[in-house]
Order: sequence, then C-alpha cells, then structure tokens
Amino acid sequence: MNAALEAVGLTKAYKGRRVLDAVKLTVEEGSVFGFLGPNGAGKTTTLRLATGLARPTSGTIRLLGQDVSAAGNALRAQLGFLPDVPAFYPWMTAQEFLHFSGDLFGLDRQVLRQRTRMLLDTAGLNGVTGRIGGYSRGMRQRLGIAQALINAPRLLLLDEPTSALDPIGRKDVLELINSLRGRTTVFFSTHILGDVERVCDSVAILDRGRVLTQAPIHELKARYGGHKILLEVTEGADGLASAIAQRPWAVSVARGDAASIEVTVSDVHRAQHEIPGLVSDLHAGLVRLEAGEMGLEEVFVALVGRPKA
Ligand SMILES: Nc1ncnc2c1ncn2[C@@H]1O[C@H](COP(=O)(O)OP(=O)(O)OP(=O)(O)O)[C@@H](O)[C@H]1O
Repeated sequence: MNAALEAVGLTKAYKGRRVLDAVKLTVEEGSVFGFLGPNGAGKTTTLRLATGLARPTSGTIRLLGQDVSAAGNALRAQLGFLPDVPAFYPWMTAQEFLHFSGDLFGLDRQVLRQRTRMLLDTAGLNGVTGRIGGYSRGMRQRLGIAQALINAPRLLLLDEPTSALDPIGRKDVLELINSLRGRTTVFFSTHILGDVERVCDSVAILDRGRVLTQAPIHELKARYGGHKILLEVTEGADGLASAIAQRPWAVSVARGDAASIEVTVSDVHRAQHEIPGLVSDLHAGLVRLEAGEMGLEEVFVALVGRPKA
C-alpha cells in the first residue's frame, strides 16, 4: 500500500498547550478519506501542518512519500488545497479565476484551456458567465475545489468543504468529491457525520487533538457500531423493555415514544429469535421489529462519549 498522507507522532503545541497530540494517520493513495472531529478538535491545525503553513512541535507528516518539513515546490506541485475560508477575486469570472490559478503553476496555454473547460464542467459551472462576487456559497465552494484541481494534483486536501453550505450545496460538493474517486486521493475534514458516511472509504475520528480511531467505514461500524433493533408494540412496552434488558445480548435499551423500544444488541441473530417470544409471553402485541446497522453518529458517541458538537 502507498500512503498519500502519513502522520507519525504529530504534535502541535501553542504556548505549551497541545492542540495535536501524537497524531498517527495513514491515508491510502486513491481513497476518499474523511477526517472527522467536533469543533476545536484540531482538524485545521492538521491541515496547516500538512500544507506547510505551520510546523509541527514534534513528529512528522509525509505527503506522497516526502516529509513536508523538507519538501519544496516539487511536492507542492502535486497537491491541491482548499482552505476553510477560501479567497477569490470577486470581479473575475470562474473561467478567468481558473486561468489565473493555472498561470501561477506555469501551465501550458493549451493544457490550461482544456483543464479549465473540464473543471468548469466537473464543478457544474459550465456556462456560468457572471462574476464570482454574485455566486452562492455552494458555487464558490465548487469553484474552490476546481481551483485546487487546476494542477491535476495527486492529493487533494479540503478543509471543511461542506460546513457552510445548505443541504443542496452540500450534496453538490459531495457529488463532486465522489466523482474524483480513483483519480485523486481526497482528504477532507468535516464535523458532519453524514458527509463522511456518504462519500468516504475510510475515516479517522479526531477529538481534542487525539486520533480516537482510524478505519474503513464498514469496519468501524462493525467494530463499534454493533446492531440496533427497533421495536414497536401495541401495549406493555415498559415490561418488554425490562425483560429485554436482562438478556445477555442486550447492550442497551432505550424507550422511544409511547410504544417503541430501541435496543443495541451484541448478537442480532439471537435477538431476532428471542424477541418475538418475549413479546408473546408478555402479550405485548408486535407492530414492528426492524434490525438495522448503527450509523456513524452512534459510533461517534460510543467513542467520544458525547454527541458531536
Ligand atoms: N495559532 C493558534 N494559537 C493558539 N491556539 C490555536 C491556534 N490555532 C488553533 N489553536 C487552537 O487549537 C485548537 C484546535 O483548533 P483547530 O482550528 O485546529 O480545530 P478544528 O478541528 O479545525 O475546529 P473547527 O471545526 O472549529 O474549525 C483550538 O482549541 C484552537 O483554539
């Protein structure tokens, strides 16, 4: 496996306060990687260290096999970066802005023209002739990603690309990220669990400067998520919830509204076989029994011990 990004013992302290503490991360080349954490977890700091905008207090971060502290323009030419608050020249059109950005990389005219056309298309901005000053936040963010792709980078780093967007804007940006899969390694930070679930192959969860876990999404859910069973009965929900709580496979039992029960189980097979018997013994009257996988939200709570900020 080739690592597009590898951090080992990555630590950053400001005035003696560690905002990143021995962070270990490996991002496989070709993956879409979600860097998930609540506000203040240290995501932006990690990206600043990755892009060389700040230096680690100790530890290393390597991109595409090169130590960022020692790397020069040859590495930068293979990276794309969208900061959390991207800056644009509002008087330019999207096409002018992409041309301008490509010029900074010294791209050949012909290559730049072709790439601009392709990126305007990818970003859903083809045919948009107005100035950037009049764009929606979603349009700006898609243009920001297009700009970060102008040098055809091997690794694209995005700092919270969806956080300021409404659901439609988010969907568009996630689709754009998804369309890059297999062409460019994408590492993006977010505090939005749903975004990670929608597009990422792998995720790392950062909290208060520490990586709590890193794994492929499906593994993470299997490892921490367990299973959930949603139950609804006609009556006797309290008695049924107590009876279920005593079974060895019941990890937690929560009451929903009047007649519903949510059970986290360690053995979904046994739970599915035994619950109907309990319902019958207690004359509870079964309305619904549904098994489902836990979402990342529950995994996050299990790991962090509190809902995300
Ligand atoms: N230049 C700095 N000087 C002092 N403290 C800093 C500096 N930059 C960041 N911090 C602190 O480091 C911690 C992590 O901040 P960071 O911006 O990396 O978090 P984040 O996960 O990106 O949060 P958010 O989702 O809110 O952007 C915060 O407590 C922040 O106050």
